[in-house]
Amino acid sequence: MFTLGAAKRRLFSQVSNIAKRNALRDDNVLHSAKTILTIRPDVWMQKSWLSTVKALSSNNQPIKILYASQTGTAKLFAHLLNEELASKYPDRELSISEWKDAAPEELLEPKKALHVFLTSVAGVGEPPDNGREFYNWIMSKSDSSLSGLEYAVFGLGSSAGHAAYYNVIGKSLDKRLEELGASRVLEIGLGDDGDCIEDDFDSWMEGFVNLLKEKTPDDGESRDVGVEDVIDDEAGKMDVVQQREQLQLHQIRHGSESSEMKERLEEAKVKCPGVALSDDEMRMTSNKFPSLKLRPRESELVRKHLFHLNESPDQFYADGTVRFDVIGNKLLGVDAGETGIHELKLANPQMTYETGDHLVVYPQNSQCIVEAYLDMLDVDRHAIIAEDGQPITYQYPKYSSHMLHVNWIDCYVQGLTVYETMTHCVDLGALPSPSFARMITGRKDIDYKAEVAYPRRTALDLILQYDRRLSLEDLLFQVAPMKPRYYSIASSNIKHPNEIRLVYRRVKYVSKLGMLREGICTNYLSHKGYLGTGKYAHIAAYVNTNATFRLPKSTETPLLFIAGGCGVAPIRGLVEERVALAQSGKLGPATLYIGFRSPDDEVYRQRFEEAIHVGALTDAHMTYSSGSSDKSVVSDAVLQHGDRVWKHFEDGGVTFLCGGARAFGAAVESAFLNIVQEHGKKDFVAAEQYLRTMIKNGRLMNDLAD
Ligand SMILES: Cc1cc2nc3c(=O)[nH]c(=O)nc-3n(C[C@H](O)[C@H](O)[C@H](O)COP(=O)(O)O)c2cc1C
Repeated sequence: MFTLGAAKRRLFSQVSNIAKRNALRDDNVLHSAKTILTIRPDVWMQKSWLSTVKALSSNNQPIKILYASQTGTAKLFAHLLNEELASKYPDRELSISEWKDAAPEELLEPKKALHVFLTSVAGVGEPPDNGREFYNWIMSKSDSSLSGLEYAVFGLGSSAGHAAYYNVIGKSLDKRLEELGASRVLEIGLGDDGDCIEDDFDSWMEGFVNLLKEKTPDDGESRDVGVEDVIDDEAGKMDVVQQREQLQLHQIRHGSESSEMKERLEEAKVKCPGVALSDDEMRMTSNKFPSLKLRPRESELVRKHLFHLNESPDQFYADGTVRFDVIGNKLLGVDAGETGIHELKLANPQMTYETGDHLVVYPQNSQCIVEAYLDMLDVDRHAIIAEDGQPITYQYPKYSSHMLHVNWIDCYVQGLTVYETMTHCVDLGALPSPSFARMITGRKDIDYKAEVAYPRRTALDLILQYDRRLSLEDLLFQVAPMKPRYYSIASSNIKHPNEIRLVYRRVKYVSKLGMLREGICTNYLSHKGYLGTGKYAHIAAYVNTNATFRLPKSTETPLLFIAGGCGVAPIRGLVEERVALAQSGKLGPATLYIGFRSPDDEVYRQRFEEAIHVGALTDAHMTYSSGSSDKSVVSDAVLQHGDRVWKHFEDGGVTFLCGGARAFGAAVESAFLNIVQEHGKKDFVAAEQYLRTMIKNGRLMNDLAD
């Protein structure tokens, strides 16, 4: 992604900024430029650069990056875009905000700004919570008052998990803005979290950056005078990453007039005490990020537990996050083994929820992964990332002094130790972004999907494979921030008003590279046991309202529950609610189809039998995908009972579909399509429309996970 044009623009923007800041006349601009270009006398000696300074000063259309994000991906991408633009177009006025940061009309001011929208989809085709107000406002607007406003949209969604609502928010926003008279400057980008969303974003961002390049006046004359031409000549056949790092070294080595430059080189040499600093090692310290200010340690004790909730910086946790006591955690199923289905019991007397809601859990990286990263960082794990960093230009880190500076966006909380930050704030199990992978490997030609995404290589894998070292800054700012994880609540608030049950399967497998992999959150939860009388382990989590996933108001409406694997969780909650309701009134029919891997894995059979006994369920069909003589899967069972399912649809019944989206959800949806075609005598398009209408009317509800 890096082009050396950025270096030129950085240099010239310094000139124009100085001029603008000081309201200088042209001859003063000339003087300032001369001063700055002294560090590159070879450039200064070249011809007419003043016109470029002027041209760059005159094109300063502000860029507003506006994001709406439920679990942090759109936010991360927004910040990555901001950084990329800041480094490539330092003369541009850039801002970044959430859609909820201002009144909707204000978000679109000033009109002359280029507005870049990033939004994910949450719920069932819903905007993220922090984007709802703006989204509803713009969708209900009906004039053409946005004429002249330039915009671009990047949408985030998941085709695997939510095919029917894939990226609907980004797509409809993009269309709406055009209808309101705004001008699209770039085709909408669609990030697919079901495939390789980092790659999608990287390509779109590259397109956006190139577009700006075209929009920035850069006449033939100005092309003659940049740093890039000089560096291009020198860099010759080097690849882009090498060229970029060479540029840093180049700047240091040519700074013979500047004592500051010399000092930086010396600082770089003490970066890793006792280790001779080679060019290769220096290459691993990008100058993309501001350096962190570290305060000396306060205690010998590494704080390994929840740093929440009374003393930790608020901004880390979403509103409504509470500390839950873990009052139980057990493996269900007789011989299911460590990756079998577990049930977690949580309690908090202040918390409220409704049956069908989600619990959003803040996980922690496992200690051994944190240790592995710390081992190659040469940084004091007890040092505290300070609160009061001031923006400064980049310096090579001086880890030994603990006096580094920070100028960072709100992704990382400050006031935590390095160890805590590594444990709570960065997702050490996440794939490195394409640009980070390129930086670590030093290869711009890396085939991201084949070499990183599909074999699931982490940043640590690449660092070890390429024998690299990283700075703390590169690690914290390039690795994705830790995302809280969504779990369907598996209990009824009528039965357990202050308690929540979660059902999870521990993710643990061997990758294609032969490496043991563990899901961060399920692994974290599996270690949370009941500690003994009165002593509880804790987790931090909040309840996320899932208003479109509820039992119908009338208890007599016929119900069809279809669940596979961990889809048993929300179904368990709904059935528990029906059992509670059975005591106070007449219930309509309710059929359950549920699939497990094997009879060993089967959980809640007794619970469902009791539900049948009290009239909360009419009948229950269990299927197994392996380990049984009857290897039928849920979708086959549904298809076999197509006539009954069709009758249920036509009788106005409500259907709940819960489980894995890719295989299970897709197979059942296809079974539904077949049933509607066969029993409803409809063609494929009409059958699809029939199901869409059911979804729209709240008669087919999904809780499918990616
Ligand atoms: C509860 C939930 C509901 C979702 N619903 C949709 C959906 O309806 N359509 C879609 O395309 N993606 C859907 N997604 C996928 C997200 O939009 C996708 O993972 C995105 O990258 C998340 O970005 P964020 O972290 O910025 O919110 C859903 C994800 C979750 C967790």
